[in-house]
Amino acid sequence: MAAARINSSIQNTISLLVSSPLASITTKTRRSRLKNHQNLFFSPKSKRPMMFCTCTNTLPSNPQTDDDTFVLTTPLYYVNAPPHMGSAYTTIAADAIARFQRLLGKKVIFVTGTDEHGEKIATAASSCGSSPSEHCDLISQDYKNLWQDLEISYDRFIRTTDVKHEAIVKEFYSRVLANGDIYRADYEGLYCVNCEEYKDEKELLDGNCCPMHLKPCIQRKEDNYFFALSKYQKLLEETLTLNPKFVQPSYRLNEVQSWIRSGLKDFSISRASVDWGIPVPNDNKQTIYVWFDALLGYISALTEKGEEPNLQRAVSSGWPASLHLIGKDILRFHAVYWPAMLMSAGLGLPKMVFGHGFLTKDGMKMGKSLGNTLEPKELVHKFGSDAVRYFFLREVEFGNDGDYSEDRFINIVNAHLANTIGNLLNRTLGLLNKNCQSTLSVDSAVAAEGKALKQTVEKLVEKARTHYENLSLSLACEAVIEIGNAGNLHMDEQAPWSLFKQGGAASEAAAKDLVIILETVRIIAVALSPVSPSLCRRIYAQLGYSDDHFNAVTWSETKWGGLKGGQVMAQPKPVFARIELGTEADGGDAKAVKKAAKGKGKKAQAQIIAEA
Ligand SMILES: Nc1ncnc2c1ncn2[C@@H]1O[C@H](COP(=O)(O)OP(=O)(O)OP(=O)(O)O)[C@@H](O)[C@H]1O
Repeated sequence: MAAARINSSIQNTISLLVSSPLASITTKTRRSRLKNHQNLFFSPKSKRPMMFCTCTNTLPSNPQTDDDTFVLTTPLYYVNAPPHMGSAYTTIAADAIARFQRLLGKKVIFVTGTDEHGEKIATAASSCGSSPSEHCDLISQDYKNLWQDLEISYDRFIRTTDVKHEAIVKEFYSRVLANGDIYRADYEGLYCVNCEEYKDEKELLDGNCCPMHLKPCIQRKEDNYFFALSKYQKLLEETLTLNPKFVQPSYRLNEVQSWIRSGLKDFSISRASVDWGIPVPNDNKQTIYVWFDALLGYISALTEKGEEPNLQRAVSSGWPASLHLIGKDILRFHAVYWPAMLMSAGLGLPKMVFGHGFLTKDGMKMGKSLGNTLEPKELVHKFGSDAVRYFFLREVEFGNDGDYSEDRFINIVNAHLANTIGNLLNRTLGLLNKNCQSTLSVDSAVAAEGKALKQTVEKLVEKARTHYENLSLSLACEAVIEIGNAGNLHMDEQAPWSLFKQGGAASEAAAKDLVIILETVRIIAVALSPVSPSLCRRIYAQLGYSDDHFNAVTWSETKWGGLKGGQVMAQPKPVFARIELGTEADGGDAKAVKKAAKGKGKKAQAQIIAEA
């Protein structure tokens, strides 16, 4: 049926020129003018309009997604090369958000996965002498292994080579076609294989180089199927005006609005020259463009195990997504192409697209194609996942770019995790062990009567919650560390070690101080658990709780009063080992350098250190 539509329209040959200096489209077809039925979708709870749609056949979204379910996605990573710290960064952030939402009691569906079709994959596979599918299996598994090392608690891992994904893509394509938004045309333009995208000459550097990948784009001419993106210009503009929170951070919204205002061009959604892809329904000489295919992974991932894949079922299991977390490099695909595709197919729009900044190396985006990457596996091996997760979420303001430095990494992690939190817990448990047989004398609620620390902690916990809700992950970490600072201050001001020496009432007061400080650390463990889950689990174990107890913790347990009198703490054991330069944690390199420099003159020492 789809082919019949296309063939009949091919007969109405007319030329259409799309205004681009380089890319000219000559349609062999005439699109039947599309009727502009504008259906408004309403949010089930708020009754506010959620989206526009030109498709008369709309699919109902999951009625529960507004309140109870939180669906969030990372990009589906391209398997042209193994993951690097940039891919890990988005996924760590998504994991912290997912864990926070679970603490709030939401049913979370956290989707990640791999994007496995397209020319770049076929080329990468052949350059290692393997078939595309062998290559995809290998790299996809690399991602899964890394997510395990980094304690990523994803619920769905979708591969775009999954059979269920192909079924959903074909069905979606057919819906868009049935809505009159796909036509066939010749296309000529400059193509960046690394972006898998045709480019405008004005976006390119000298020699037609892609600004992201610094490689020349290739002049290409193909007969392709096109998606009528231009038809959605007005609807997209209106949607963004009506719902400015759709694109976050807010400064990225301006960028998206200016792309749209500058005029949207239809884009080609098939490739005649690429075999490694999903065949276009009713035209197996072409495969579906990798982006058109990959974006649908967010929906096909919602198909329940063992269920017959179909769009209706997938959508009713959690669509629309609450949040697409992406890097700013792929904002246009998510904030312009994707909403238009969804409008065309009659599906709800995701509630938010958040485009974070780049981890950079020498000012350039770290990326697989440039090869200037930082190995997350090595970092986890050297410093542990708690430290890696904490550092990147704390150090890089979420939304902005950030550079990595090992010195900074060690300083931050030691100061915050080892000193402010770990040491506070260890010192307090040591005193409790020595003076109170590791047993709490009273309930923490009683111990805090008349003490300022409780209020300080309550205020800071609220702050942390608000920051998590706003996806200000760095500020959330900062608020939690402030709680630790307040606990340390209380310890130093009250000096319980000297009160214990006085005995009597002073000793009782000291025992209460220990309870207060331990309650503070307990609250830190709940509030920091989205960021550094294993560290927080170890803190809970030190406070005498079982693993099951920790697994069932919710955000409501940041409320003061959890620790009860009579509760027995574990034997004090450091929960976070300081990273020392020159220990195994930095591969012993610094130690070796120091040794070599010892006894030498200042100049010779400087030379040895510089060479190292
Ligand atoms: N340097 C980076 N900083 C932050 N996030 C990154 C970085 N590199 C990749 N990402 C994350 O991965 C997504 C892109 O995934 P992709 O698999 O295309 O990786 P890539 O390394 O950017 O690939 P390439 O270098 O080939 O363009 C980004 O949108 C972002 O979520």
